[in-house]
Amino acid sequence: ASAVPAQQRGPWMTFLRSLASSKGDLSSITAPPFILSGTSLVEYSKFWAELPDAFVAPTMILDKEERALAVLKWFIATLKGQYTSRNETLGSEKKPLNPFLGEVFLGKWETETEGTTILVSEQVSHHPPVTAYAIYNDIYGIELQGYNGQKASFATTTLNVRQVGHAVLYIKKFDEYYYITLPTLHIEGLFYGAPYVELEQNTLIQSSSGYRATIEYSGKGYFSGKKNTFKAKFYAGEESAALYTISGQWSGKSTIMNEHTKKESLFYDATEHNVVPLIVKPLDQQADYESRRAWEKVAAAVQVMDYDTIHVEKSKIENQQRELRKKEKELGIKWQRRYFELIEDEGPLKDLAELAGVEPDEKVWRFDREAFEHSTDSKL
Ligand SMILES: CCC(=O)OC[C@H](C)CC[C@H]1O[C@H]2C[C@H]3[C@@H]4CC=C5C[C@@H](O)CC[C@]5(C)[C@H]4CC[C@]3(C)[C@H]2[C@@H]1C
Repeated sequence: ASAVPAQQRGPWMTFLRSLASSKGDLSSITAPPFILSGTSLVEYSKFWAELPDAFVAPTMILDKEERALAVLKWFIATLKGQYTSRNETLGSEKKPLNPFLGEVFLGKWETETEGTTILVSEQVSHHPPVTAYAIYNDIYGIELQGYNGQKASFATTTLNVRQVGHAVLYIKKFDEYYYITLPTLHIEGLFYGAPYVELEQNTLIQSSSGYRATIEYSGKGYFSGKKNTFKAKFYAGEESAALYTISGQWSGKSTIMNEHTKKESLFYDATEHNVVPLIVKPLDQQADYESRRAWEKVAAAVQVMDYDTIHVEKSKIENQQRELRKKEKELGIKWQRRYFELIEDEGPLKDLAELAGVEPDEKVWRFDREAFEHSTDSKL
């Protein structure tokens, strides 16, 4: 437990023991203060589109095979931000704040070439925690919608996290959908107090155009002994022979092999790609249910490691939420989600999931764009 501050070695060991007996709901575990982040989990939806150029690239490719490859490249490009950005900025993986029901995170990316890309993220469920999000760029006609929750289990000193939910990318110009499953991850380095994410098992990307990709993840000691390793196979329709094989590190370089010509070339280099910062309104212009405003005092206390204030301010928010739930129960009213609704999935999603050989979700969280655009929140 070398990375654990001396005076927190005791609490850290207690924490690891509590992890071992946890029931899988990460949010119910109180972690020692030094591992806390001042960022709420509802913000993590931004990692899907911090590279607006990669996000819109597929819309400009007319050949559907090339376009499907560009979607695979965008997906691979998101992984570094999704799963290693806290290590880069905070020194290790941290425990995000547990979003309250109805917590909203809004932002936009403004870039020269891509124009405006909007992010709407909402905590649509608290028990179990589920975040729904929509990211869209109307100039290029592309929209990502998805939702995710986590199921955790603890084995020796590794925390295993299975993600529940999926993402769907829609490209308007071609009326084309991509169904994307979410990677399974585990947290290593916990014992040393320097946790980091490693991906495992696989992701499936199924396009309505028939193309599909399977990405298999592995960490140190598997394919190449390097961390963050993956091997992707890209297929046309029912074909069993891959057209391309892409392999390497999702946090570094990867190459693509054309299985026909056996020619290999660079596919993507994550170290070459700088993320575009998300523009978020100043706190005084945010509604009180917006994430950074709601958690402002906690985030400030985390910044200066003021553990007492973290506890006091977090408890205020948690008690306020408990009161709300109690009142709703007494009045027999259900919490109204702002920008997402849980609907029976009848659309293309079901067919895509079946095409992908994945059990479609009974109900899916769908972005209510009307509601968002008619709200003052859309003045980003
Ligand atoms: C409660 C256990 C605890 O506090 O242990 C402390 C350690 C920091 C390890 C547990 C936390 O590790 C964090 C990593 C988080 C995931 C990172 C990236 C993503 C991708 C994003 O698209 C969706 C959310 C997801 C899966 C995060 C979910 C929450 C994770 C596992 C945090 C753990 C509580």
